[in-house]
Amino acid sequence: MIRFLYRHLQGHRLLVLVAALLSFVAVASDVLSAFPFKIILDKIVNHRDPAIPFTGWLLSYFDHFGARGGLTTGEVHTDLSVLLFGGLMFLVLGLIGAVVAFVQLSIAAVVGQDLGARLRKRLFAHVEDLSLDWHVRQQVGEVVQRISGNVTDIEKLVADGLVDLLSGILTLAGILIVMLMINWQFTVLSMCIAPALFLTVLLYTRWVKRNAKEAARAAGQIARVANAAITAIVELKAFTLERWAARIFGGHVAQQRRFGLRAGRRQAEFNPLVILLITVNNVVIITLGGWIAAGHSYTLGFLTIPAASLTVGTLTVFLTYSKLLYRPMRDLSKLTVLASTAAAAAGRIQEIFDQPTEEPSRPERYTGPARVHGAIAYHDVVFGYEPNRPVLHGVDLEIRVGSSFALVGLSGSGKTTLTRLLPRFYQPWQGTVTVDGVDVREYPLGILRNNIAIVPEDAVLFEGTFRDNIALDHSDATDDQVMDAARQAHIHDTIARLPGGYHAEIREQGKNLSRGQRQRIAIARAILRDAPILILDEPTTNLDVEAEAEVLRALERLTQGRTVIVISHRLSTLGHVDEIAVLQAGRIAERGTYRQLQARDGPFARMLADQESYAPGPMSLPSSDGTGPVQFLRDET
Ligand SMILES: Nc1ncnc2c1ncn2[C@@H]1O[C@H](COP(=O)(O)OP(=O)(O)OP(=O)(O)O)[C@@H](O)[C@H]1O
Repeated sequence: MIRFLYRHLQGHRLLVLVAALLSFVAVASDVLSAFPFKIILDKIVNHRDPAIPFTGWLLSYFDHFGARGGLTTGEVHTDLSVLLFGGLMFLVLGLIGAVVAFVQLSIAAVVGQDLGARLRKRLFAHVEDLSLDWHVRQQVGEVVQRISGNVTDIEKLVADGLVDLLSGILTLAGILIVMLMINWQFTVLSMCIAPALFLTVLLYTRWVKRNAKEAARAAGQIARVANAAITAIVELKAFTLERWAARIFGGHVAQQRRFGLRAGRRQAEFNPLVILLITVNNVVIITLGGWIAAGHSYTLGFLTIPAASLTVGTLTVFLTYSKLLYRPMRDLSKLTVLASTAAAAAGRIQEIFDQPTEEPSRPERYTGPARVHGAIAYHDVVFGYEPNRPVLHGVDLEIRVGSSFALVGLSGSGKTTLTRLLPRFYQPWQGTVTVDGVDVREYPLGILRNNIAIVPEDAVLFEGTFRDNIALDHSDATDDQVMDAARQAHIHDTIARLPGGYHAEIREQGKNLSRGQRQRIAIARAILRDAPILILDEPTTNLDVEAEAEVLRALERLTQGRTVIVISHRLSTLGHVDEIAVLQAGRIAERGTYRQLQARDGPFARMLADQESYAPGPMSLPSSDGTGPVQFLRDET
């Protein structure tokens, strides 16, 4: 934990040191603030002048304001002088305490916030750089929790905890030292409640914290169940599951109430218990101290407190310290919880930092062009997601520059997996994937991925405007370029009709748009990106006939002049694709043109026959110009 903080506090270490040093000043002013009472009482009751080094000149100065009549022998300074001196001392100590607290808290806030911001940014950037392989093995909520919640835990320790920890320890030590210096025997007696107080604080803080944590967890469950139920309200109503959902919800509510009550009860017990313990201590100090101050001695076992070894003024110091004891103990106990939470959080964050990022690219060795032509080849590619379970078993493929290539096959045969190797989302166990004859591992990741545009099965839109969603990383694209891309993707009219047009905000990741509209926005993106290689991963699946026709029309423009790999289950839309490969259980079973495969009595012909036997008629979507069925790629000849 300390190493973790030290590493990430780089640039702020000096500030932390200053805050730590200031703790000494703050604690000293806190501990000394009990002395003005003592000085005043000792003067009034015992007619004793204060014996504080280097302050005689000030007392002498204040003597001008008081009458000297009634002073006993040995008294040099007037009552008023000592009163003024005590008041001034109190004021100065208070001022020092206030200024130091301000500086310390400001430093703690700055350091805490900067550390939190720095950790979040580093963690987020690191998470983005981690491989897809790592991401698919994580639960999204878990990762988000580390970036937000766990960083906050560390931020809290630094902002609230570190100053308190140091001040707490120093205050306890300071109180003890001063008390021992005044009267060690009486110190032993008046500190007798310290262990009980510490134990009470420790135990109760833990109990309250544990129950509050359980209550918070139950509150999380309540939110989760409510969210799931309200999201699926149509299904709940359709299956008359409202009572069932209400029962589950009620269970979590009862759980939260139970833990909330327990935390509340512990809290209710805690404060009075602390007050009681401190009161007992004060009773000991007042009665026993008064007895001694009145000129009696007291013996308890080996401990003898000499008569008159305490003054009334000294008693007030002990009483003040008795009250002061509680705060550092509470802080220390709070800190044990804060520190253990932060240590666990640091461990979880470090786990992510320890994950290696996607294999660093080798830009220094790459001297090729930033834009590739788009010739793709797979040579004897073997790959799987889990050890000893290959998904692809030695795939060989060659796709010419500017040609279109369709991958078909049963679900789970490895089509998507094959395309994922091209942008190096994953790396093959064996064999190579090349673009323009160069192994994809030789390209810097940025260059490789900039040359590939992907239109997935279900386009993801981001928070932002339509314009932002089409332009994405081309933020310098002009309005005309964005609109032109949208026109070619057949989505311009839809956007233009919206209030706000291209500057209208997309909400909830575009859930208020139809799938077909989302796909066409993704196509507009790909048009603007203008990458020489295009991967279409079932971009028309789950679309109704009309939407599919619109998306296919939008794709017509996009696919021109690029190397296209299309994955499709709708075999009848592949009539104009240059070549088709049928993938079966991670192996290429056959390849050829649509007509060749259709004529052959192979897997493709059988799949085609299957689809036609289930379809009400052959796929025949109206084309944009109304001259024939819409295909993935139109015959340009
Ligand atoms: N992230 C992953 N982790 C583990 N196994 C995976 C992962 N992704 C895919 N698989 C497995 O790899 C195999 C091939 O999956 P892939 O998605 O490539 O098939 P597909 O042919 O594209 O299927 P579909 O047509 O249904 O999309 C499947 O058995 C699948 O369960």
